[in-house]
Amino acid sequence: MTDAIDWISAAEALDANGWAVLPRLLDPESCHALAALYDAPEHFRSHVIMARHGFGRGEYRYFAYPLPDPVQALRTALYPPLAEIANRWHARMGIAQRFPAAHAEWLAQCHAAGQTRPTPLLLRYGPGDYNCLHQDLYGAHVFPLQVAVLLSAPGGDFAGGEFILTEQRPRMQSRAAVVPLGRGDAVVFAVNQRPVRGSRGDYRVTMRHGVSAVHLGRRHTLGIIFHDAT
Ligand SMILES: O=C(O)CCC(=O)C(=O)O
Ligand SMILES: [Fe+2]
Repeated sequence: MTDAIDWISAAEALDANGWAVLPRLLDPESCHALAALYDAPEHFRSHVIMARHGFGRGEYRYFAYPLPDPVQALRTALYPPLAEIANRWHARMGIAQRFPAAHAEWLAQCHAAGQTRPTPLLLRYGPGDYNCLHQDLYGAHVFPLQVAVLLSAPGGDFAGGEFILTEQRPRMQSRAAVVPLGRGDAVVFAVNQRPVRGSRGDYRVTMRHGVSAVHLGRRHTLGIIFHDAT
């Protein structure tokens, strides 16, 4: 699942753009099995109807602990290489905090600070549904990178519904990127701020992510956030 990831390219793309695609992280069968969990409420701790909160249109469910095997395995295996990148980013942004090498250790820090509720989630969008630009901050403890895996096939299962990132630069207008994803592809991206190299050293830009309107069909995503929630 994660053994074949080209972390050198991913780190380069993350440093250059604040996001990277991990192609074919999950095979179609795993995508199908994960999306099907959406209808098994015993796996989840809460259910959010996005329109009720002004978050967009569509719905999502936060997994309960213990996480289903593939979600737990991905969260644990993706964390260590991302923690190395996160630590470099913090150094470049002049932030003192560093992340431990193992996810369990980072979660223990979240839990000790009262952030104990699991944040991995499944999202479901139908025609007309979309996800407003947002940041997944759930408390003071924030791991600066997160992952979203597209579980549905663009063109086959759905049309529209593109993953969007915006970058707010100091004293400049924001720029947007559309991330090209196929079924099973993951995008790694900055939760909040990332460093950008300028002529006078690094500065920080602020990222937000969202999803444009789905036109047809049904789109499922798995979101993996590495900090827990208050
Ligand atoms: O559905 C998507 O592609 C975006 C999901 C999302 O906001 C997240 O994983 O944090
Ligand atoms: Fe999100």
